[in-house]
Amino acid sequence: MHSDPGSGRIAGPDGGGSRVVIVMGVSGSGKSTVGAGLARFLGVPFLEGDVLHSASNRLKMASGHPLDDADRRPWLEAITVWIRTTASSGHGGVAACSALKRAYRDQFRHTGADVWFLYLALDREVAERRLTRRKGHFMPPELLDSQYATLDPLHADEPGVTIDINDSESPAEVLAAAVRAVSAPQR
Ligand SMILES: Nc1ncnc2c1ncn2[C@@H]1O[C@H](COP(=O)(O)OP(=O)(O)OP(=O)(O)O)[C@@H](O)[C@H]1O
Ligand SMILES: O=C(O)[C@H](O)[C@@H](O)[C@H](O)[C@H](O)CO
Repeated sequence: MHSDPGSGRIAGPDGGGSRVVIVMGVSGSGKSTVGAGLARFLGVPFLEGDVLHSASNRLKMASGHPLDDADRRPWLEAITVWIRTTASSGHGGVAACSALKRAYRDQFRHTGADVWFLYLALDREVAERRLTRRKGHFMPPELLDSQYATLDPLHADEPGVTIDINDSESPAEVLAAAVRAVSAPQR
């Protein structure tokens, strides 16, 4: 079972090629960077989850207030629709989405699609360093406390892999680890 570069498919355990990879983690973990690179490498569609946030959600975060479940509900629903559509179109896809809580991830899995999580795990100090350097993004580093407080890391019984990225300094290195994880025989 493997996923070929540029093949336009991500093979899951059934070999069907319609696996949807959710690159998850707190703000600054590199979801967008790694997710876009992975999708490009595999030749599958990429969804930047942030584009599906409402203007009011973005404004709320930009003004230093964390989202709550009610704020996230329509956003998660929009991502769920994307997952369903992508899986049913017969090819795989990659989405960058924080997916901080197990309940959110379960919602994605309840679509019945072959959803698989790539969790980018990093310490708060590393995330903060990155967010402080990043320019032109609505998410302020001040929201990291709530991101970590909300985060429920990927459980052993969920489909997917955790990559510890604290010591991987370059995006290319993390992308290579992501490609290896997605390409490995997996549950
Ligand atoms: N492996 C890496 N090493 C160093 N910096 C990185 C790495 N990956 C991403 N970055 C940088 O860290 C910042 C955060 O990355 P990115 O925007 O991809 O994270 P994110 O998880 O999508 O964040 P958000 O959820 O806030 O959108 C960016 O400025 C990016 O260029
Ligand atoms: O669930 C959340 O709190 C949000 O999705 C955040 O994670 C932001 O979208 C993202 O990190 C900023 O880009």
